[in-house]
Amino acid sequence: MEKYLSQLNEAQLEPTIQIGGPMIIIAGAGSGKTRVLTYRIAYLMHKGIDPFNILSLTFTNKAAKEMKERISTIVGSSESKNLWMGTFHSVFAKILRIEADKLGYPSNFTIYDSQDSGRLIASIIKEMNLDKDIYKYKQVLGRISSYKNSLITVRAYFQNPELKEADTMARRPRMGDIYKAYVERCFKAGAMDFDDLLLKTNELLTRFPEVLMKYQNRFKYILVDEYQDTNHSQYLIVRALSDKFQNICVVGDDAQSIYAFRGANINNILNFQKDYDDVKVFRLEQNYRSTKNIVNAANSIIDKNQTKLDKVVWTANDEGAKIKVNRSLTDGDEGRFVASTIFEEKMNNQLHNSDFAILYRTNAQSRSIEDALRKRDIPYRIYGGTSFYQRKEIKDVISYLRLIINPADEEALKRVINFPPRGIGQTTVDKLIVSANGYNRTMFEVMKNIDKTNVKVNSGTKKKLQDFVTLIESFQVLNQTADVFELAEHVTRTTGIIKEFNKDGTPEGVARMENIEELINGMKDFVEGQKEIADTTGSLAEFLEDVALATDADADKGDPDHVALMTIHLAKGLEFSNVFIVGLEEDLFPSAMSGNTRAELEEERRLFYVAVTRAEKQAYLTYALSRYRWGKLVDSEPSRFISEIDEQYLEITTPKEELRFNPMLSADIFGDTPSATSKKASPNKIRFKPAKQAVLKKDFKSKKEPEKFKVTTPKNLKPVAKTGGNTNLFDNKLVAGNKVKHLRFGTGEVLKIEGAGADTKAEIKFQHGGTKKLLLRFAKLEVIG
Ligand SMILES: Nc1ncnc2c1ncn2[C@@H]1O[C@H](COP(=O)(O)OP(=O)(O)OP(=O)(O)O)[C@@H](O)[C@H]1O
Ligand SMILES: [Mg+2]
Repeated sequence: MEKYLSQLNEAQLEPTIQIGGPMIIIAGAGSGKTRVLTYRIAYLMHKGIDPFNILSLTFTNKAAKEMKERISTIVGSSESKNLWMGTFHSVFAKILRIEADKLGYPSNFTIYDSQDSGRLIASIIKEMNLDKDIYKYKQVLGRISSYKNSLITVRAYFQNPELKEADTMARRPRMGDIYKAYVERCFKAGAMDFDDLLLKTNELLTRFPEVLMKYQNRFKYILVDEYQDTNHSQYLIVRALSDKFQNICVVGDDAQSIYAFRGANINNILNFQKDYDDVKVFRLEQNYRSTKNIVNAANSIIDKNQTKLDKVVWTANDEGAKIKVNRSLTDGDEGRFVASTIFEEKMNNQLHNSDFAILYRTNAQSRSIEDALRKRDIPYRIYGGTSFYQRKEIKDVISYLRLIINPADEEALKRVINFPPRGIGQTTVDKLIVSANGYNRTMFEVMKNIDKTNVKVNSGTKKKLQDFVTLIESFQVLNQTADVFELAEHVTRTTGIIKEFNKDGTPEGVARMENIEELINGMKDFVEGQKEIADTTGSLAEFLEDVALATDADADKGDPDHVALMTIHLAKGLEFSNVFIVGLEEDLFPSAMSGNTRAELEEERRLFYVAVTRAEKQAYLTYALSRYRWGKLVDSEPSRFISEIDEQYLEITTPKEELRFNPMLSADIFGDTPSATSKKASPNKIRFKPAKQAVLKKDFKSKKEPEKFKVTTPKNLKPVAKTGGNTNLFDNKLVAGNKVKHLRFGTGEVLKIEGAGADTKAEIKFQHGGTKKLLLRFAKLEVIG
């Protein structure tokens, strides 16, 4: 037996060496699914299967790269270069370039990122004279994206009156027209957006049977990681390509399906056995990643979900440390706790920065963490967020490069036609757009043939337009001989971009210059790297493709010893020794957006499961009692997810009763009665103070007085709340006799005020809920009289 196979356990070995036929591996986090895929590819190659015939689809390009590297250490790099590996988008972009002419596209089509798509849609909304407050371009884009992912083309849209009706009900009767204009404009610009890469692949495979056959024969073996997060469009592609040989191996974990909001369909994994004949199902149960504590805690989380496949996950690893739960007063304190813990852990246990990851629900949460890390001089990197390639100066440079390859690219053209400023105003640009639409030509063509068109501009402007055309054409000539690095250097110099950012000498200008420098250095690396891993030349076209499809988790530059910051969504599939999961607060995680259905709450819970299972040795859960959100300090409740974890796996440094999740206090999301809820959700499992349990149970029965259900948070711990634009109660402006409104207790009258400063308390008689003494610093009070 090959030596590398001994690095698998028996359950893993079986699917690894199962060569033909459809198979699915459903298994929990950290059980070696990705490892099996990797080793399986190596094994197939050892068995003489040509790497040209193997297609492997991963969640990020980084994952594909790591797999490829691992495989090349087993089978040798010259062979592994020929594997087709990458994300759905990157693999099918390649195929679309080869087959572009069939769909009427040039093979050098541009890939519009969501910023380009958004700008184009905003422009169309404006050109159509629609109200931009009703037709919000982001929402319109989201809608178009969901049509595309459900394979609803423009024609299908207009054939289906229900769609039009739905959009009319949503006060956007012109949706279909925008969709149509958007598709036409992309087509004319030789551009595909992200969703097109899947939609057009589907179109290619359905409309051209000979093309389908070609790729069916080519990809005799197909492997898909993270199959639980495929959307309908991706599902159909995999289905079509694997139909002939049915050598398809998918791996996934239904408990980690977290992309429903982007159209991922968990049924793809649940129905796999129905889609193919004689499907072999494999399960892996042993987790190699995490300690017993983490594995068990994670199991206790996912246990709360009703919709799930039954799975066992256990580990032979050490018991490990308990999960630490930490409460902070503010998000700033939370950041400081994280930073100082990292600092101390590094000192005490000789750890590296790269042993730590900080995961959050939303990108906006990174700010307070970053501040704290900077103060401690802890190097960190943010994955995702505004990615490097989305920065203004980088997009400007890239737009020039895109124009060289595809002068029809309207969004790139609009971006740089007057940047750096060359005296071509918006009015001129608008005239070019109108004319281009009228002639059904590209803006570049109109500029090039300006004398033959109806565009009325003065001779000075005309010259400027012609100079711009000449500039781009001169770059095109250079592109025939120079590599991407040389070309970019030339472009940034001759266009004056460098000078433009340099001229004000502001720190911001300098930072932009440095970014451009980093971009150009990155090109040098790209040219070298491309030769090593992929046997290609590192042309401009290849570079642009890489940039367009860089997924947020791919960025991996600079000093590798850094703390990683990212959203939980991005962390899927990754692992870190120590993981902080921050912002565990109601309405943040679970997100406020998930409050409507059980399905949405269950998706949040899966997300929490993903987060916890990233940790190998130590997990931290942190929450703050108040947090700046949308520029306002709002108070927050600990997330129900904390109290859902079995207490024996936690080390809580917090007043435990604070952690109880009381569904009566949150919106009753399922319309369940309290007693019904208590059967399955947390109230019944209030574990932290058994003594109080009896009381609580009783309270839950008395539905009529929900106020009493409040498990009062220790008063001195409730956060500062400034609800309702309240006057600052620290100033003690409240006096006896004031009428106040409390978010939970309703209206009441202040009986007396005692104490001073931060310790000021008010005794308030509430209409319902009796008399209470509240620390003003933390009470949610609004003065109403
Ligand atoms: N048989 C094994 N022996 C030793 N280590 C293993 C074994 N199987 C897997 N591992 C290690 O366990 C960790 C988790 O494996 P892997 O990432 O493949 O799991 P996964 O099921 O893909 O997890 P996820 O669901 O999070 O994507 C990795 O570090 C991997 O190298
Ligand atoms: Mg994996």
